[in-house]
Amino acid sequence: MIIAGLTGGIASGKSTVSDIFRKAGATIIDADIIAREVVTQGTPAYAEIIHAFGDIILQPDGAIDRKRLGDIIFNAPEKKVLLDAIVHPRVFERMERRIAQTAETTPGAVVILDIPLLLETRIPRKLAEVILVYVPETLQLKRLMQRDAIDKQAALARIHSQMSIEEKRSQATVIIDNSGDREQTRQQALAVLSRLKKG
Ligand SMILES: CC(C)(COP(=O)(O)OP(=O)(O)OC[C@H]1O[C@@H](n2cnc3c(N)ncnc32)[C@H](O)[C@@H]1O)[C@@H](O)C(=O)NCCC(=O)NCCS
Ligand SMILES: Nc1ncnc2c1ncn2[C@@H]1O[C@H](COP(=O)(O)OP(=O)(O)OP(=O)(O)O)[C@@H](O)[C@H]1O
Repeated sequence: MIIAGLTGGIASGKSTVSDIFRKAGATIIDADIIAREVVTQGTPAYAEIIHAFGDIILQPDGAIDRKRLGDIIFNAPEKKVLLDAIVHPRVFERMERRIAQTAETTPGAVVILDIPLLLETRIPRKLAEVILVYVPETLQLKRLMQRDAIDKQAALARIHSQMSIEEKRSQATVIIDNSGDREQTRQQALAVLSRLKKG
C-alpha cells in the first residue's frame, strides 16, 4: 500500500484534485469529512465544543452551526487553538483506523490522505509524497469569495488562519498547479498518480 498526503490552502482545489484521484482508482481519506463525523451530536467532541464555545454555536436542531463556529475561530486565533485541540486528535485517530481497514481490505491500494492542515499539524506518519495543490494567493482569494459567497475580509481571515500557500509550496514534495483550467489540472494529477503507482 502506498500512502501520500494531499494538501493546499483553503479553496486551492484539493477537492477538485481528490475527485480526479478517486475516479482514477485511488482510495481517498478526507480529513474535512472526518472532522464533521467526529463532532456529531452525542459525541465527546460535541460536548467539549459546547463547553468551550457555549450554546451560541448550536442550531435550533442542536447540531453545530458551522458557519457561526467558523466566523468565531477564523477571526480569533486563540479560539481556533481551542477547536483544533478538540477536533484534530479525533480526526487523526479515525484516519489511522481507516488506513488500517484499507490495508486489510485492499493491500495494493494507493491511499491519498486529503488533509487541509497537513503541513500545519505535521502528522506522525511517513508519507510517500506530500502533494500540494497550488494556486497563487490572488486566485485563491477570488475562488474562495466566489465559492462561499463571502466578502474579501472574511475570505482573507480564512486564508491567513493557515500557513501561506508559498510556504506550503516550499515544503511539499510534489506540486499540482491548479491555476490553469480543470483539464490541465487533471493531466497533472493523473501523471502524479501514475508515478505513485510505480513507487
Ligand atoms: C470551522 C468549521 C466549523 C467551519 O466549517 P465549514 O463547514 O464552514 O468548513 P469546512 O469544514 O468544509 O472547511 C473548509 C476549509 O476550511 C479550512 N479550515 C477548516 N478548519 C480549519 C482550521 N481549524 N484552521 C485553518 N483552516 C481550517 C480548510 O481549508 C478546509 O478545507 C470546520 O472547518 C471545523 O470544524 N474545523 C476544525 C477542524 C479542522 O481543522 N478541519 C480541517 C481538517 S482536520
Ligand atoms: N482549475 C480550476 N478552474 C476554475 N475553478 C476551479 C478550478 N479548480 C477549482 N475551482 C473552483 O475553485 C473553488 C475551490 O476548489 P475546491 O473546492 O476544490 O478547493 P478545496 O481546496 O477543496 O477547498 P477547501 O479548502 O475549502 O476544502 C471551487 O469553487 C471550484 O469549483
